[in-house]
Amino acid sequence: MGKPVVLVVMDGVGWTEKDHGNAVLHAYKPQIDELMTKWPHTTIKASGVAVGLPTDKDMGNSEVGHNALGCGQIYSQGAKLVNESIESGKIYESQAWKDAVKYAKEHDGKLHFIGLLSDGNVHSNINHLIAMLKESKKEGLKQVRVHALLDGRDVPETSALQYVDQLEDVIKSLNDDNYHCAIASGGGRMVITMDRYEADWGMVEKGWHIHVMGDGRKFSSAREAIETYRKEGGYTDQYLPGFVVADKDGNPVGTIDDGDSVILFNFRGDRAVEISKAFDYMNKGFNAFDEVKKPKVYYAGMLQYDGDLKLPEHFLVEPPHIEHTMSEYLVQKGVHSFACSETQKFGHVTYFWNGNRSEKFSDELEDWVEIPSDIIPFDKKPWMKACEITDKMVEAIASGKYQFLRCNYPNGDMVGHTGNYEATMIGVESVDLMLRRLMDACKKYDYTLIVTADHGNSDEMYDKGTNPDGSPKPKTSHSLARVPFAIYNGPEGTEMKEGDDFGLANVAATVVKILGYEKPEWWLESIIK
Ligand SMILES: O=C(O)[C@@H](CO)OP(=O)(O)O
Ligand SMILES: [Mn+2]
Ligand SMILES: [Mn+2]
Repeated sequence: MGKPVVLVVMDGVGWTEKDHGNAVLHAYKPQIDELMTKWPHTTIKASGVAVGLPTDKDMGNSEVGHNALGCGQIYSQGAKLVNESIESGKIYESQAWKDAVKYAKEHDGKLHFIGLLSDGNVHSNINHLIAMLKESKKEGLKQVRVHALLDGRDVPETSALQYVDQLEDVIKSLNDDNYHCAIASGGGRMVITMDRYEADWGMVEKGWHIHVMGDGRKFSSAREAIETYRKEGGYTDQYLPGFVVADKDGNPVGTIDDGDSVILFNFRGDRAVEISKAFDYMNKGFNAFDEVKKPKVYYAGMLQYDGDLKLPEHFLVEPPHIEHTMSEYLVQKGVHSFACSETQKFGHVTYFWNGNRSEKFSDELEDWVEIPSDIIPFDKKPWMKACEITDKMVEAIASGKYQFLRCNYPNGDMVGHTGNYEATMIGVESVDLMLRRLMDACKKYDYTLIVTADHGNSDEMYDKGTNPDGSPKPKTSHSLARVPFAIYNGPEGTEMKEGDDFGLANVAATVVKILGYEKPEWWLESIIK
C-alpha cells in the first residue's frame, strides 16, 4: 500500500543556473536547497510543446501548467488550437463567427473585438485579432472596433506602443469608404476587465464603463492615452488606467450598443470568465454591477472558458476537452483530496487542475479551501497568504482525512510579475519558510511531500539591456526555465528515473504511484522507478 501525498506548486519558481536577475538562485532558501540536494530530485519541463504550446519558444503559464499537472497528459492548448483554426479557415465556418457577423449586419451594428493586445501567447495573440479584422472586411462589415487591453506582463513592461502601432498600421491598410475600423478604448490588464477568480470585480466594472459605455478619460488615440498616462504617472502597461478614444467633439468612437456583436479574442479562460459572465448573463438578472448600460448584443468568446458553466454560450474555437483527469480518477478510487490556495491562484489548483471545470467531481470526496487574497500590489507584501495557506494545509494533514493534498503558493509568480527583484526574492523566501512547516508535518504524520512548480518567472527578473541610468531592466513575464521536482519522505527506495525528458504531465502518474495505484493508460509515465 502506498503513502498519502502532499503536492506543492510553487507558482513561477523556475530552476536554472543562469544567475542574472535570478531571484530563486539568490534567495535564502534552505528548505528548497535541502530538497534539491538531499532528497530524490530532478528538474522537469514546464514550457513549449511539453505542455501543449505551439513551439518550444513559448514560455509556460499557469493554465497549461496546471492542466498538465492535473491530467497527466499533453493536450494541444488554446494558443495552438486557435492558430490551427485560423490557418485552416475553420474559425470562420464556426456558428459563432457566422452569427456574430450576421447579428451585426442585420442590426446595422458594429463588430467589437475585446482582448489582450500582445503576442505573449498566454491569454491571446495579436495575430489572431489581425486575421479576424481582415476577415471582417471580407465579410462586408462596415463598422469594427477594437478594445485593447495592454499587456506588459507576458511581454516587456512598456511594449504597448509597439502593438498599438502594429494594429493601427493594419487598420489604416484596411479602412476605406466601406469599411471603418478603429481602436475605441483600452487600459492595463491589471486595472480593467481581466480580473480573475472574483478577486476584484471592480476591475470588470471599470472595463464595462470604458468599453461599453465610453465612460472614462478621453483621448484622440490609444497612442496619446499611453503617452499621456506614462508622462503623468510613470505607469507601466499592465497598470495603465483605462482610456476611451473620442472624436474631436469628445464623442466616444466606439461604444457597445444594441445590435452590436462582441468577440473576446482571449483564448485563456481565468481572466475571461468574469467579463464573459457580464455579457452572457446581462439582461438575465445578472447584478454584478448596478446602474450601467446593458445593451442587447451577440457575444462570443474565442474559446469556451468554462466547461461546467458552458461559458460563454457562443465561442469560435473548440477548447481542448481534457479528459481522464487525476481528480476524476482519484474520486473513482474513493480517495479524499484537499486543495488550497489564495484567491489569485485558487482556480489554478481547482478549475485549471480539473481541466478547466469549475465544479468538483465529488462533493463528498473533495474539499477546497480558498484564502481571500489582498487587493494590493504584491511587491508591497511579498509573503502574501503563504502562512494562511500553510495553516490550512497543516491542519488538513493533521486531520488524517485526506490521502492527496495539493496547494499553490503564488508568491514566486505574483510578486515576480511586478518586476521587483528584491520583493520577489522575499516572496520565494516566504514559500521556503513555509515548506519547513509542511516538511515537519509530513514527517510527523508520515506523508510524502512533492515540491514542484508550474513554470518559471522569479528565476529571471531582468530583461536584456539596461535602463539609461545603468540599472537592470525589470522583466515581468514568465520564463522558459525548467522547474524543480523533489520528493521528500517518499516510500522506501524512491528513486528518480534517468533522463531529462520528463515534464509536468509526468507528475500525475508519479503521485498515484506513491499513493499505491496504477496510472490509467492515458497518462504519461511516472518520474520515479
Ligand atoms: O497573471 C496571469 O494571467 C498570467 C500571466 O499572463 O500568469 P499565470 O499564468 O501564472 O497565472
Ligand atoms: Mn503560474
Ligand atoms: Mn504568472
